[in-house]
Amino acid sequence: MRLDVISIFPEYLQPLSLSLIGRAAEEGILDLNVTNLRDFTEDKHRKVDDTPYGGGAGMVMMPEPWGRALDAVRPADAQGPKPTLIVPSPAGRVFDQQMAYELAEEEHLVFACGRYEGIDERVVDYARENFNVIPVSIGDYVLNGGEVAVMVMVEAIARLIPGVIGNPESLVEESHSDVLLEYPVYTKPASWRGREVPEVLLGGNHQRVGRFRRDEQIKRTAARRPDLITQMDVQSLNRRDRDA
Ligand SMILES: Nc1ccc2ncsc2c1
Repeated sequence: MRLDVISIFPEYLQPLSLSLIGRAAEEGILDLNVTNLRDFTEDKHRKVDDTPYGGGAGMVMMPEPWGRALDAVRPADAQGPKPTLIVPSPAGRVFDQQMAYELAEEEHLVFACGRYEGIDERVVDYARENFNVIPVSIGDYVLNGGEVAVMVMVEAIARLIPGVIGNPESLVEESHSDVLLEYPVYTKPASWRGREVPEVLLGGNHQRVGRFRRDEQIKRTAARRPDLITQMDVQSLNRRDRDA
């Protein structure tokens, strides 16, 4: 997969060169390119923003640098399938694991990191000529720009690409339990500051361990994320486990 990120703070994306994603890039599994939007300005101040039409506080990102940056990623006369352009935005479709799976299937993802009050809307309209454009939010809170959201999305997407993480088995387990929250985990020592590892995990009975973990998942999800399951689901989940 080719990944392009366009930002006025390319150094913000440096952590992507670390760990699993960095290794995947070194091994050629990922082709990660981070571009500085200011490289597509032509004035000596490398200006990327201006005051908003209609007034209001803050500044808006100018269209022309974005137009040039997007053209550099995919020229207007390029052939072949359109890349997917993700525009991180609080007004976007909320990113979730299903979207991560979908985007992990793409050959070429481009991320346009907005700052200030956002990017001139005509850029999104222009981009639709050469990209499949998806505004995407990572949640309902205030951020200063799209870079942090891109870090979240790139990690969630890249780890699903074959060869990026060492143990693909863990992906299989996640895919079966993506409705329920993860169960609690423990490691040595068995007794720590007066706190014991649940006895069932020490006994080696895999069936009992599996039931314990499932029960913990259901309890946690019901307590912390009731929006993910309904009472009916809990009954069906219990019934399915009993029959397993
Ligand atoms: N403020 C805010 C909230 C969510 C979000 N997702 C991508 S950029 C962004 C910005």
